[in-house]
Amino acid sequence: MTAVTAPRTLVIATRASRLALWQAHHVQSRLQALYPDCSVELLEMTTRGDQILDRTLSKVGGKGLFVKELETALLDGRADLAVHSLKDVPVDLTVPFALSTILERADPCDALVSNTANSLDELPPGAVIGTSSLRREAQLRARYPHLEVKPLRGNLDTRLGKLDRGDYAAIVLAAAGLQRLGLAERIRAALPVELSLPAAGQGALGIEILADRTDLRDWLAPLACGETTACALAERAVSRALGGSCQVPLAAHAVLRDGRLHLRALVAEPDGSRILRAETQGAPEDAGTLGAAVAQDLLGQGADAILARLSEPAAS
Ligand SMILES: NCc1[nH]cc(CCC(=O)O)c1CC(=O)O
Repeated sequence: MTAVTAPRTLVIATRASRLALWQAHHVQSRLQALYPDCSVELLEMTTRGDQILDRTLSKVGGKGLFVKELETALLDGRADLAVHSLKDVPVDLTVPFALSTILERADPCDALVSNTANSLDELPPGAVIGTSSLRREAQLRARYPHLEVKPLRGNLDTRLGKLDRGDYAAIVLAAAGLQRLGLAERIRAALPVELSLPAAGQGALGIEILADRTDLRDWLAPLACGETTACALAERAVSRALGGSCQVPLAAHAVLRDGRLHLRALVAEPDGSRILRAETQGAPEDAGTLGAAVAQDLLGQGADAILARLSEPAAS
């Protein structure tokens, strides 16, 4: 067996938000523990995505922006790897970039945060719920038509601030982000996947490198989680087949149970008036095929019409 020789330094590109920094530090400490003789450093970058985030979730850039600007650091050699929330990594990532490593998933669920209610069922008619995603909005509207769902933008601290100053009765966020920032005590209820099916890759971290860095692939391999990788590949295959972006009410969530991969996905009308659902199960080795099959099932039910309407320019 040939031992992997440690490089002298490894540089991790990261956004400068609290969540991104937590995630980068997490990968940094895992790498540092594996390779004590290597100096693992962070390169903090302010991305255009961050600047746009508080104003509007730009149609022009969307979430790809978070990833794109870290990629410039990979291209010009300032960084070796970039750490991302897997949920934010575009499914059409291609050469010269590669998603080399998917780490163990934390809590994949959405969570309810409120200063007045311990569950969505407690909220009175007309109560305002804040969420940043069409996926959550559509599922909430379908189950709770008497609640009012309004957009909520900004990083985690900004969103919590808007709740605390009374703009919303409750907000829905990814549990994983809150837990990573030590804010788990703010979670009033975990929303079961039957109520709010998570986004593809939610709760997992992904590492992006230049595709030709085979040296790095070997180095990063011990960080990979086989189970999460299989689940995420299936989930991302659904998004890929349906042209998923953050502007689309699309959910895909897989779990491994007794060695079988169980995959569920949905496409919804943003107003919650229609939710198309599909699920399948199979061997984890067939993750990509299972994802494609679920996407086909959704297309057969009419998902293409919903998605086509969403990609039309907005009326106003
Ligand atoms: N959309 C932004 C984003 N990207 C990743 C997370 C949370 C952490 C994760 O899903 O891994 C969040 C916040 C949220 O959706 O509430």
